[in-house]
Amino acid sequence: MSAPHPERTATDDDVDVVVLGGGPVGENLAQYAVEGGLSATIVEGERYGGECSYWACIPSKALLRPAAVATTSTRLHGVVPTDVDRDALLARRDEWVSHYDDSGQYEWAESAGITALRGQARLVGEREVEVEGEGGTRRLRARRAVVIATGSEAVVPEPYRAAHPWDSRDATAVREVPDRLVIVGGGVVACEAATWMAALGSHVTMLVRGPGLLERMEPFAGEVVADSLRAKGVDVRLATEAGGCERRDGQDTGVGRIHGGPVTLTTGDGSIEADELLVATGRRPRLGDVGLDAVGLTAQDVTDGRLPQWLHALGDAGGEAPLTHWGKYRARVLGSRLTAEAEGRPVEPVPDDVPVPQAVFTDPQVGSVGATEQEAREAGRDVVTSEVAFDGAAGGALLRDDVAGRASIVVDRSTGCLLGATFVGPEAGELVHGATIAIVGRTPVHLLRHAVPSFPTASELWLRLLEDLPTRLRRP
Ligand SMILES: Cc1cc2nc3c(=O)[nH]c(=O)nc-3n(C[C@H](O)[C@H](O)[C@H](O)COP(=O)(O)OP(=O)(O)OC[C@H]3O[C@@H](n4cnc5c(N)ncnc54)[C@H](O)[C@@H]3O)c2cc1C
Ligand SMILES: NC(=O)c1ccc[n+]([C@@H]2O[C@H](COP(=O)([O-])OP(=O)(O)OC[C@H]3O[C@@H](n4cnc5c(N)ncnc54)[C@H](O)[C@@H]3O)[C@@H](O)[C@H]2O)c1
Repeated sequence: MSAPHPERTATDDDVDVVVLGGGPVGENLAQYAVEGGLSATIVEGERYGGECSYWACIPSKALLRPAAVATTSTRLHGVVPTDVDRDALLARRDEWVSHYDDSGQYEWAESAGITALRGQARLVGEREVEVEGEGGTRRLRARRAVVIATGSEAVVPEPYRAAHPWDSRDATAVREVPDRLVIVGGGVVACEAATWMAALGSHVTMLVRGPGLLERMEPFAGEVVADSLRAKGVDVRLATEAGGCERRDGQDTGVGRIHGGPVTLTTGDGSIEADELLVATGRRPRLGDVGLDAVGLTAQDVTDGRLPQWLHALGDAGGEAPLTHWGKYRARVLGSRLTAEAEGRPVEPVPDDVPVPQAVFTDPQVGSVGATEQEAREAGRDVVTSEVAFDGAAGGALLRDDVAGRASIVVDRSTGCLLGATFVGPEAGELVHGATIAIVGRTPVHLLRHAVPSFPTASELWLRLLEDLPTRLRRP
């Protein structure tokens, strides 16, 4: 028998899988492990459900949906135009975040057979995790795997830090609506937050350093969203950076509250004063306090995937696409692998090049999957593209009287298979899954022509897209 570890005490726990972080990804991984017959413990330092449930996906979409319905009501003959009710909208958000009470999610984890602990977790050695919780310090030992699923944190660049600006937590948890709001950034958080803050009554100015919004998507996506934000009164300033940022009495007054006196930002065109500043300039994996150094690793090792066989990093912490559904997919794959290994079964193969889908809940929505035309060309693919107006199908045009938007597909010329697709228009997020299935199934476009969309749905855009391709590709 081997000698006991000198630092281990009577409170030690041995478990198959230890998960750091009880966000959607950590919860999913633990659920798959337990369903596969393994024991799993999650350690969560704040709230079960993670950023997604309380400060990101759920509150943002709870705020955006009524705003989208209200806008649609003003652009659809036959209904009485309506507007959002600010207090009712914030109350809806509060309901969707369960008033920031995670007991439902905690109870779900326990009912799923997961051991749910509360506390800060950090690696202290190979397979060893220390938990600082209410009951003191506890040490867990993982027989099979330790999984880091600690999420990500907002990056606030230096010039803005001293001003105590809002980050995405403040924007999703908004309690005091600033009359004048400046948003720095032109990515997904900036575009979605501009949409709901304008709906709540803020006068929004966006300072976007690049030439367009949503820079990782097809350029027409950012163009349509910029036009629509401008039509809502948002001042979208492209190719504009703030050189200076001053604020009187900037302080932490609480999440979602206005953090002090007016903020003044200096740009090449002069200065702008606002009542609040939202910095939405990206996120980085939250790895600072997980004890990587205790096992001789750095954050860069995590990003590069240089981890020992017993250690995994998933979700936003792993550095892949920071999207809930993507992290959960990776969790399902890893959960299946861990259980197969435990049972001595072959590990199920995972297809190469699984494409990442994304829905952006602006007005109109953007749905995309796989490669943009530029990404495909940069990867050396010979591609052919097809692009049509969203109202090119009666089902798309019927959704709203002022339908703006487009749809495009990127097709590999040699195989005839889809590499990517983008839809911008009302409810466009719902159109993406067909493209995802076509890419994963490697279905050539000549076969897609036999997938018949119903009339009159927006899915008939597929007919227009396929008809617009060269005839040669449309034949078997
Ligand atoms: C405003 C906003 C809107 C978004 N909207 C969408 C959307 O509509 N769709 C979408 O797919 N994605 C969206 N995202 C991205 C999405 O929120 C993340 O991809 C998702 O939350 C990642 O899940 P996760 O489990 O990896 O991390 P998280 O949800 O961040 O959970 C990580 C958990 O780990 C805990 N933790 C951290 N360190 C420790 C530690 N040392 N010990 C114990 N616990 C720890 C944290 O408290 C947290 O609960 C949005 C992001 C933002 C900012
Ligand atoms: N609906 C959704 O799926 C959804 C919604 C919100 C967030 N998210 C996820 O959250 C992640 C983070 O979103 P985000 O919008 O914060 O990041 P992002 O990377 O999408 O966009 C960051 C923006 O800030 C700009 N920027 C970066 N550094 C800057 C600087 N120093 N000064 C000025 N501008 C600067 C970039 O040019 C870009 O416009 C996204 O990648 C996305 O995956 C998803």
